Amino acid sequence: MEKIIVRGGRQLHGTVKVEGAKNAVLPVIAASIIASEGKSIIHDVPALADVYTINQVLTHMHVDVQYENNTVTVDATNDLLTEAPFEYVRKMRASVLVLGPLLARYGHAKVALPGGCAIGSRPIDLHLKGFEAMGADVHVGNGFVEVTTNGRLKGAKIYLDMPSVGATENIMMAAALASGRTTIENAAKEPEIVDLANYLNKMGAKIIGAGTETIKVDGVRKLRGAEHTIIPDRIEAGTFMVAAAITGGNVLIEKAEIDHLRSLVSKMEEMGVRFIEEPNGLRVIGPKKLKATDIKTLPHPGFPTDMQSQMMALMLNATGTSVITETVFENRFMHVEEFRRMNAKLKIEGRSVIVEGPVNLQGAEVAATDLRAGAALILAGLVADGYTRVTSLQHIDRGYVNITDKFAGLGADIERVREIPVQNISMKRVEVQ
Ligand SMILES: CC(=O)N[C@H]1[C@@H](OP(=O)(O)OP(=O)(O)OC[C@H]2O[C@@H](n3ccc(=O)[nH]c3=O)[C@H](O)[C@@H]2O)O[C@H](CO)[C@@H](O)[C@@H]1O
Ligand SMILES: C=C(OP(=O)(O)O)C(=O)O
Repeated sequence: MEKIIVRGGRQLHGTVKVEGAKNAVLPVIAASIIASEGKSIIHDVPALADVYTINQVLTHMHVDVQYENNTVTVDATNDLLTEAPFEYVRKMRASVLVLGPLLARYGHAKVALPGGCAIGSRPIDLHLKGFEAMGADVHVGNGFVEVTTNGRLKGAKIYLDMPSVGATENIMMAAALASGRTTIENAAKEPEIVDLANYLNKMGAKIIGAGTETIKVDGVRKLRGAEHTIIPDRIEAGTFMVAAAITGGNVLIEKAEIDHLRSLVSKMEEMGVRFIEEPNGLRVIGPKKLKATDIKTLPHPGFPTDMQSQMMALMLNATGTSVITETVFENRFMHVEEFRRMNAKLKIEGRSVIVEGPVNLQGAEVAATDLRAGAALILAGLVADGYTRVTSLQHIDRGYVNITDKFAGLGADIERVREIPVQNISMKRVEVQ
């Protein structure tokens, strides 16, 4: 079994570079299959497990995908298969993002239903309502969702009950080839939505308003491949911001995009952390003593749910009572039990967690319950007494490239090891005797 072992007590110093954003690259690679002409060349693609999964989904559909030196080249001009089986969707929910592009280009798409996951039930009803509003038939059965349309989709006015990131992306992609105008109201405003719209527009789409709550898409007949560079990962940047702060260190986070990080920066400033904007990134200086604060996760530009568990680690080291309220996902507190194993004082009250700090965190064996929880446990390990052993690394590998090396480069005492299971060790002893 692989583990990340951290020994707490080192201040972090130096420079770390942020990768391209996972949550931007997945929809962009999915969107590349709309192009019936030309190749797409996508730069700054991080070497993440999720990127390999989306590339496998495309390869399964007969798309020609090449991945070398952080660049993905996609040629989708073949006749494509319009199905994505459970094998892929099970590994990564974002596989559902091929629905919109396939429906738009072929009038058909069939994808395994994603089901729930550790952070919540995560339905896709809003994606499907959007497709239906554009004239598609939706059929759910035998663990699959199948969407079909006779001829082109028709532009429609679509109001999202909540600003879902995935639904906004899927509908925007489907609308790109629909006849007439589609208006998405109460659309998600995340920077990753803007990145996807920019890429689609380079492909020949006509999208305005991405990044605001109303997106207008005027459908075109055809899209062609385009060259695009993925935006920096604001959640990876945020994770290193917390690492600098929690250890009282001084770290330059190269390529961190301050405009994408306002809510996090403002909360960390309240806690006493200092930020300096530099030409190539953001410098983060941790204080001697952190102050408690409260956060409530919300759709962008509110506080990102993907930074909630890392902030919990920071609050455990702050003086006073902090309150975290999670409004985006109904079950994103699985890491609370793991933090408790490290001596954390945490109380769950409905959708809030009350954090009493500062505590003397103690190293323990803990499991990453999702990718951000895994990162948060490493952050706690950076300041805990003794050794913290983090398991279930497959979650962390979905969203972080070389996290161990990056922390080690900043001076952390951390390594990734493959441990021989206990039963194998005792069998070996028996053999020797
Ligand atoms: C690959 C990717 O980009 N993942 C991000 C994306 O996930 P994802 O796109 O899945 O998140 P959504 O914005 O769609 O989900 C937000 C909330 O809406 C609910 N919902 C969503 C769709 C739907 O049809 N019906 C419905 O009820 C979800 O259950 C959740 O409670 O945005 C989340 C919220 O910022 C982030 O945490 C994820 O990291
Ligand atoms: C929840 C996340 O991702 P996904 O939607 O891919 O599960 C995340 O990036 O924190």
